[in-house]
Amino acid sequence: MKVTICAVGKLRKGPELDLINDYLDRFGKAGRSFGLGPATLLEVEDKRNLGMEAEAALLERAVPAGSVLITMDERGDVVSSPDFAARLGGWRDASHDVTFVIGGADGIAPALRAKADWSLSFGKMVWPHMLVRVMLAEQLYRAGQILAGTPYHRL
Ligand SMILES: C[S@@+](CC[C@H](N)C(=O)[O-])C[C@H]1O[C@@H](n2cnc3c(N)ncnc32)[C@H](O)[C@@H]1O
Repeated sequence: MKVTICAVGKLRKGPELDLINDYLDRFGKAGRSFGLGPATLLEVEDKRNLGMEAEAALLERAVPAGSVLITMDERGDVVSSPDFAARLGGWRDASHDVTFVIGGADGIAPALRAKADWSLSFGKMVWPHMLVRVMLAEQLYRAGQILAGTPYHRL
């Protein structure tokens, strides 16, 4: 089950990128034996700063065909980590690939939000999009550990 994170903007070298790479790498390695992963980060850049609609077009183009589309959005569903793991496990069992879309400073254009199969919120507060990448990467790793039955999550 391929997991893709499509995000607006290029993250420079630094602690956030290190964390994302570390969690996605661990998610892929740990999940390999039970059908989870690999996870890839795809960054899109609206070089001419044309705004949310132009970003949405780039994001949509980057989403792998046939993948379940999940928008990261503060207006989406708030779920527990075990519930998130169960959803991920369900998609894996149904042989679906999944793509998480993270918007830029203005968010995800409504037209793209309307196309999502699911919308996931990390709470009503708005987080910087670069931090949302880190948090999502950690939750993916955590979900993999929950599905594997390891003590990482301390249920
Ligand atoms: C700075 S936020 C943009 C917020 C903007 N007000 C909006 O309408 O979406 C950039 C991106 O980070 C993600 N994000 C920020 N806070 C979030 C939250 N609480 N839950 C899920 N995703 C969030 C979303 O993908 C959002 O498009």
